[in-house]
Amino acid sequence: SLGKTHKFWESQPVGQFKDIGDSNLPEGPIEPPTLLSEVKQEPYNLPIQYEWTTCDMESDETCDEVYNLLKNNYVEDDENMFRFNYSQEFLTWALRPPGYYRSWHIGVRAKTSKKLVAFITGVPARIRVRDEVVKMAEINFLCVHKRLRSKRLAPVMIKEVTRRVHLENIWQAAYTAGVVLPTPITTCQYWHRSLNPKKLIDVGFSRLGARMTMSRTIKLYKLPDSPATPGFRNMELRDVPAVTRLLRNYLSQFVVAPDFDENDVEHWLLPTENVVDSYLVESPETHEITDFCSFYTLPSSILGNQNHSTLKAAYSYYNVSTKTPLLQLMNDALIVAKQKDFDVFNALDVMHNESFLKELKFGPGDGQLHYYLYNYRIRHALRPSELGLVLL
Ligand SMILES: CCCCCCCCCCCCCC(=O)CSCCNC(=O)CCNC(=O)[C@H](O)C(C)(C)COP(=O)(O)OP(=O)(O)OC[C@H]1O[C@@H](n2cnc3c(N)ncnc32)[C@H](O)[C@@H]1OP(=O)(O)O
Ligand SMILES: CN(C)Cc1n[nH]c2ccc(-c3ccc(F)cc3OCCn3ccnc3)cc12
Repeated sequence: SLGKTHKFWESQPVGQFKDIGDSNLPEGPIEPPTLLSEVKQEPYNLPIQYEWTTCDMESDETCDEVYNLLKNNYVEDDENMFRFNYSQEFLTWALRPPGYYRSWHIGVRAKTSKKLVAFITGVPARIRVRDEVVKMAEINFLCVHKRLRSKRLAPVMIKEVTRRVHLENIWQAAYTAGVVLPTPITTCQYWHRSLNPKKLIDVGFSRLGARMTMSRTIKLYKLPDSPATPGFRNMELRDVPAVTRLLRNYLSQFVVAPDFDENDVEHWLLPTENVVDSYLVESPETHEITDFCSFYTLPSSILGNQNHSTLKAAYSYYNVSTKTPLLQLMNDALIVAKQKDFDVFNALDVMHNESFLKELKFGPGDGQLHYYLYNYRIRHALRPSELGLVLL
């Protein structure tokens, strides 16, 4: 990325590699907002054989088209052994938070076949950067069909979603990627905790440790049948106010974090079958809600394995510990994830996750996840532990 030229990204209001270390540049928006009348009114030009389409995720048919495009063409690991397989219910949850804009669910179709060949999305979010709460778009699910790669379609998709976000008078965005682009605000490592070591070894996700037998490995990762913490239970609708208070207070310590209100908490953190699980600790004595943990469901297709087609993965989401030690809380999360038949529990080294990863037998993943802000400069790159934001 240092020697590389970025013809598109060098034209964008993002931190540029050449500016790293220039502490004269102020923190905050890079470009001022423009007048809405000055925002380009018509969509960007696509190659002649393609057309824009707005994807109504409430339509089963459209949701199914998006699901299949991503299932066959979305993110793979570095060894092309796994590909994310976001479920349809996950996609409708991820794309329809409070205040969402259907116009930000952008597809590209081939004019003749009407086949969906590309996709990009935005959802509105209030993101706090230090003491500024900024209205942003969270950009995600950028996908170009494998047969249409390296034709500079991605920059057109990005410019179009930018244009549609501008039309709603929003001038900043947040996004993550496994690739290095100008310029990460932080770079996180991801870690994996085996729950079903036999399957993980069978499919090549993990390897048997040196001087380890399979039965010894199964024993190493064995977990109790039920959580250890008294008062550990599923989150319910009635808990939204207390969880919102708990989470807002906890996230206030991080440099970048979502500014969740009760509506956001109800959408993003209330348990939704096969999508997101959330638990809290209600003190048996005082009935106070003292701790919270959550994880989302994101399976990966296993590419080219005879015996297994899907890896069932849980991803650590937002966790708050005020009374129960985080180590114990997260061990209870592992226990309930194992009970729900997940094969692996994944976590980034963001927030306070570093404090439990090794002790709970997480192993380091083989890649990194870079965090980015669009049109907002952060003077110095953050440590992952200063980041309180998890993007799906
Ligand atoms: C104020 C509102 C602002 C809203 C907008 C904010 C910004 C939002 C930004 C988007 C955030 C998305 C977040 C997100 O969804 C989570 S990251 C996951 C992205 N998706 C995948 O990896 C799926 C599999 N790959 C593909 O579908 C294609 O390879 C994609 C579509 C990735 C690139 O298609 P392609 O056929 O392989 O490539 P060309 O069309 O020829 O284009 C090459 C140019 O694209 C740049 N590129 C490559 N990967 C990128 C990535 N992941 N982000 C940003 N840029 C990326 C690349 O650096 C180069 O530019 P450069 O020459 O300057 O280096
Ligand atoms: C965040 N969200 C934007 C999706 C996304 N895009 N690009 C990515 C690159 C890495 C991770 C990631 C994040 C946390 C984690 F524990 C493992 C990960 O990837 C493992 C490698 N892999 C890829 C597909 N199947 C397995 C997510 C993403």
